[in-house]
Amino acid sequence: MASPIKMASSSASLSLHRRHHNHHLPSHHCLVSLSPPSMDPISSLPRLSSSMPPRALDPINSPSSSVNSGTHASVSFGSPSSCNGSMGISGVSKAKIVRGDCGYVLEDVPHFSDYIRDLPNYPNPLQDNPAYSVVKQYFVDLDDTVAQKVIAHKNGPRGLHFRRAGPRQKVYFESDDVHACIVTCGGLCPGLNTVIREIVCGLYHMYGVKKVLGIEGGYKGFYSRNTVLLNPKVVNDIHKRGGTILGTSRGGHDTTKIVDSIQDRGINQVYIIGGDGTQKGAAVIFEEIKRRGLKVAVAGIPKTIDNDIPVTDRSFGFDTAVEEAQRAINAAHVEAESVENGIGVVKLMGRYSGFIAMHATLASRDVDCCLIPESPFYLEGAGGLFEFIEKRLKENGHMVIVIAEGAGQDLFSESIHSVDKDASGNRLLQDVGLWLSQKIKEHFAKKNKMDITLKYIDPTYMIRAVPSNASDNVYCTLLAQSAVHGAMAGYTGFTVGLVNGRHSYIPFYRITEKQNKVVITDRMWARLLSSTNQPSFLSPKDIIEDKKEGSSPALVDDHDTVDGYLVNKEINY
Ligand SMILES: Nc1ncnc2c1ncn2[C@@H]1O[C@H](COP(=O)(O)OP(=O)(O)OP(=O)(O)O)[C@@H](O)[C@H]1O
Ligand SMILES: O=P(O)(O)OC[C@H]1O[C@](O)(CO)[C@@H](O)[C@@H]1O
Ligand SMILES: [Mg+2]
Repeated sequence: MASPIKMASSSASLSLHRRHHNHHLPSHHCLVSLSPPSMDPISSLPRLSSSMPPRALDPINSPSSSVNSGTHASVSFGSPSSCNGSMGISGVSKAKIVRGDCGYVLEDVPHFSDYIRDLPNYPNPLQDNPAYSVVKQYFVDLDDTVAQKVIAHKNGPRGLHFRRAGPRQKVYFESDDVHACIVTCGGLCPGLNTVIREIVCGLYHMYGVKKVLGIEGGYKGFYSRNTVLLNPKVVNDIHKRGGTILGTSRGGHDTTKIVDSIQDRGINQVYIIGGDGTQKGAAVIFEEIKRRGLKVAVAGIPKTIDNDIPVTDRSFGFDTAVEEAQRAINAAHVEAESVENGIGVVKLMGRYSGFIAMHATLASRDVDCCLIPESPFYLEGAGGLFEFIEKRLKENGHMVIVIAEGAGQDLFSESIHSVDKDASGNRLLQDVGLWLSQKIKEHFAKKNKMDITLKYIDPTYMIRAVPSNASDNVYCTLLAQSAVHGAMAGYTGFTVGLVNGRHSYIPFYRITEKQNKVVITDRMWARLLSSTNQPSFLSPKDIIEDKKEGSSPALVDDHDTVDGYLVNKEINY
């Protein structure tokens, strides 16, 4: 493979160019087009001066305005509690809400035309591309939106929607003017290289963009590392490798330095691949870019093997991780069934959510008990884990337990509770798999009831350091292409994601406001319980009381309210 070409960064020489790139406009030009004139959609921006009357929204320059045009649509910039900077951002944009008939709500994503006036647009070069020109209705209609909830009731409101992803007839960049960059942040995930590859190839082959820069080593790489020139040759076979060719890191998000670097280098499209923390970082970068009035598109591609990104159907890499986990579970099963009273314990990733453990368990059918962060469990006494182990060993002579890394953290005594954090501020967890294995051994030794043989398998990093499987590769390709289409069309401050099987542009706040969790009163967990036949560790009384108090988000359905009606934010299967 051709080796990447390194380009040393020089802040001194670069800073001379600042403000001459990016179509940077003087501040009095960086005003918002408003409709009606009295609205102030983006609170952090100055109001229009009296000498500059507000421009009416026009369907080309302001694609968002066209939604439901002709019906009773209204565009407003609401202020859902969710967007008020759980991330501590000052001057955060308000949500861009479009309302239509019968309870239709669109949570739109920002567009350059929201804060830069009179931007020229161009015909999409894809219309001359032989691969696409034959496709009927290849371009996405500006009115296309994707429903968040597909289960509908006869008299229910139409509900919440997101803008449909895909190529638009008009783009806001000329190919030669695009200078894109890609960065990967946070932990590893299968498919990172595929997303990088497909952004590069998408920009090159679909839009004729030739300048794509790789930022090395995560966010801090913007201001402290070299960059890598990326082209289709350099990225040709990277999807066959695990990890990220760009490297990654935690911590080091210095917004000012990052945006200075973007501005200094003349970058006008920023593709940011990473988990919830990364997307919060991307949201802050977008805010700063908008504050400076730069024509720089910020597109997020959410990544996490934990699958805890809300709204979206699943995150890339999850499928691969679940598949890879089967190897560890198989090994645990083989070990356990080869001896008398054999127990195999497998720890899988999942800091706050048990999706990997739940799906790996359901896929395997060799697992007797699955323990996840959302479902509290206890060891001793009637209905406890030890009692269940004893029963299963008597029945089957062996058993397999899968435990997610975030499960049972409440069971550690205060003295061994870790207060350590990683560079991004994520709490470092105790090794619950090791702890549980020790407790099981102690229990059976103490009671002298049974001679057990326990094998503990910890494939933690093995399930995320592998290359992505075929299905994740396809998914990564579509996510990358959606991001490229969105940025070229002038959208910014968005993440891409699959919503009910349709690729969509989702505002950052929607996916960073909370993490998705397994809802243990939902059908999927019930399916698991009926598959493993394990105890739920909860009494019906617990569930009723918890629902009353609303104390455990994992016990109640994950609903949000828009206009007084509930919007389901749970993963739909
Ligand atoms: N609230 C925030 N505001 C700005 N930047 C943030 C924020 N949270 C995290 N970041 C930055 O995002 C990057 C990645 O964050 P983090 O280490 O939490 O990983 P992540 O993206 O959540 O991925 P993973 O799923 O692997 O944890 C880091 O460089 C971190 O500094
Ligand atoms: O050891 P690292 O690299 O900090 O990453 C571990 C974390 O990454 C995750 O996989 C999230 O992506 C968590 O499940 C896990 O706790
Ligand atoms: Mg995270």
